[in-house]
Amino acid sequence: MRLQDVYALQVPSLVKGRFQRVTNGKPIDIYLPAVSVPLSGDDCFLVGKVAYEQEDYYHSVQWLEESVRLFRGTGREWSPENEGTLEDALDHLAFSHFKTGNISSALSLSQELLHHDPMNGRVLQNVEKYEKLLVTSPAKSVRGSGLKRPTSTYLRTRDTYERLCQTQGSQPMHFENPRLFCDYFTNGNPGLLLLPVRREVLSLQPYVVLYHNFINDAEAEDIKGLAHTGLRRSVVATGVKQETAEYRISKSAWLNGSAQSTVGKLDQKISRLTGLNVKHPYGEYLQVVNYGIGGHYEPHFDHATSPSSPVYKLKTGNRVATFMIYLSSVEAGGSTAFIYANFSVPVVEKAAIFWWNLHRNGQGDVDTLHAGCPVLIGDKWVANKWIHEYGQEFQHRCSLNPEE
Ligand SMILES: O=C(O)CCC(=O)C(=O)O
Ligand SMILES: [Fe+2]
Repeated sequence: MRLQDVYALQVPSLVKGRFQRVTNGKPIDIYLPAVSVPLSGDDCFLVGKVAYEQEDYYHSVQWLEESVRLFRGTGREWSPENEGTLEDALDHLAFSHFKTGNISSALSLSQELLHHDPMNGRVLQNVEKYEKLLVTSPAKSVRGSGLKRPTSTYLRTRDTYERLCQTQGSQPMHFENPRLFCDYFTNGNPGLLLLPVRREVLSLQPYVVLYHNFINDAEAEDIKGLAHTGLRRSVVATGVKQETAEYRISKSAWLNGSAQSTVGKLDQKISRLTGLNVKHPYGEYLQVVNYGIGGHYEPHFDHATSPSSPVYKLKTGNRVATFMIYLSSVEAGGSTAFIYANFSVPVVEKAAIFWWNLHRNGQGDVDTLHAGCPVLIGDKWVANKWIHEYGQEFQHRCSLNPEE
């Protein structure tokens, strides 16, 4: 349902195993799978029932409509793998219609259900109730403006977030901002002289850059392998505590490697490239994150926005910068979206993205609000290195100017 909403996917298309969005009245494929796997009436029933149980009738109506249509079409043969039946689907769909104000559909579906189960007292009562309602307030019997999306997951930035996710990478072009550029970058470090890094400046305010081919295949595999047994459901900071949250769905593990290990070598590479001190506790341990289908991280800041945040536990100040490595590719979805800065970065396997979270005066830069879009198809892996304020006194100049 999250994927349906964020990518504006059409349920009837999903049921056919296709990923389509309606643009100018025409369905367009946003991703072409190698094989299209259609969904069964029972598959749709299961999704619809989850929505129904959450009293989310916007989604339950759409999924149960497909379920009823498919169950009707299968000649009512029952398969032992099925959880639901045509009767179940009719029952749940009728009630969902009733709850969304579509009484006439609730009535006709209940009548269809009675046809299969004529002695069902509850449905008989409902039919009576719906008939009465239709007589007493016929105007309310059909839903006026169609189904409305629930606002329970309301985000102030939802529309921008979804637009940036849907484009799966939308960056300003050089002609839109001639100050953006690509180059071979050494950061003046002799260690990078013979093999400079391909740098792509994505944004100047906030400063966001992509370093291509930061990691090689063997290193990426090593990091994923090391993280594997330590992966647990990711948490977020809520006040002083760390808790799981619907707005961050992924698994993560912290890696603390010796200087000789791949983790240690990556630390050195990050240090050479950024010129920053990333040794613990000036840099946090490497956080490896894995997102499955539907996994996401809704708009957030990486830096602490309250003095009680667990970010300060290291006693090395706030998170001045983020260095995030894309350890895998992803088939569809999963871009990193910068909401206020209005651009998104597609997952570029082996590349790393870097940005400053704080202004030079130490205050959080609100323009860094960012998100990990839901993974539509694939398995997304990233690794985060968060760099703190302390330990950088001689590498990153402070300033009282709030503009810097
Ligand atoms: O997965 C992404 O693209 C972003 C992840 C992120 O922002 C985070 O882990 O803090
Ligand atoms: Fe983040």
